[in-house]
Amino acid sequence: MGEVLDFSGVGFRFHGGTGVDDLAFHVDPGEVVALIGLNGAGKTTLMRLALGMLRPQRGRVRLFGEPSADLPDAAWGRVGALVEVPPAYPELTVRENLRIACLLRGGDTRRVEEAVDRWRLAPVADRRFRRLSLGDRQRTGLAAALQHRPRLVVLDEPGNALDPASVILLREQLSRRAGEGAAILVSSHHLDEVARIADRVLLMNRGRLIGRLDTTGADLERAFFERVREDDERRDRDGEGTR
Ligand SMILES: Nc1ncnc2c1ncn2[C@@H]1O[C@H](COP(=O)(O)OP(=O)(O)OP(=O)(O)O)[C@@H](O)[C@H]1O
Repeated sequence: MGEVLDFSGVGFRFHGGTGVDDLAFHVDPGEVVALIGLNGAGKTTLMRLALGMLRPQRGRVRLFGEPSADLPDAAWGRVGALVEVPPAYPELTVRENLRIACLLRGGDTRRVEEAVDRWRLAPVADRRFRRLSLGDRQRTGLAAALQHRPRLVVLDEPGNALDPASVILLREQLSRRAGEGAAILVSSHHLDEVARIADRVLLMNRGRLIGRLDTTGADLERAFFERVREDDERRDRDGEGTR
């Protein structure tokens, strides 16, 4: 099977002029691709385009080899995502929320108890979502995104609000999904963490993908800032003033 997620020439502009341009990349089965960039670089916008939450104004997004606009509902069940806040019913418990998330994606609800254990949610499983700590909410959102064993995983800053033990858990779970053949796209601000989990790291700046970051070097932060600065300087020279 070819690419699970494929962008070619994708552009989207919000009113006011910001947005993303000319995005081209792909994620293959079994691969973890990380997206890094400064605040406002366009990472979340790219993910929303990948998930059909925004429609590209230019170019095309393909999932599982099909244009995303034509993807049948059942195929969306093969996707697991967490972008922005975890979607949940605040008055329902963790367990109830996981069950609903599983059913909505056509998953096997026997997986819910497995997810509760796997994400160490047992102590809060019968607590209402609105009463959870931020980290417990995030782990519930991650469990909901991954429990149905999606073939494509899209996570926007999944390490948000997680304690160090949960960060390790996240890393293990992503490696496991990738090992089982899922294609994984994550955004992050933590360069060291990204270097550990990603097969490829894509750099994003001012709405564009500007290349890959070599994660084998010693000073990742420095390499990152240099690449961003070079891109800024080049674009300012070329008179790309919009962002
Ligand atoms: N709904 C919207 N309407 C107008 N502009 C928007 C909207 N959503 C995002 N933008 C703008 O698009 C640009 C990219 O935002 P985006 O959220 O994709 O960045 P990001 O890389 O995910 O940032 P962060 O690291 O802060 O999460 C920003 O300039 C942002 O202000």
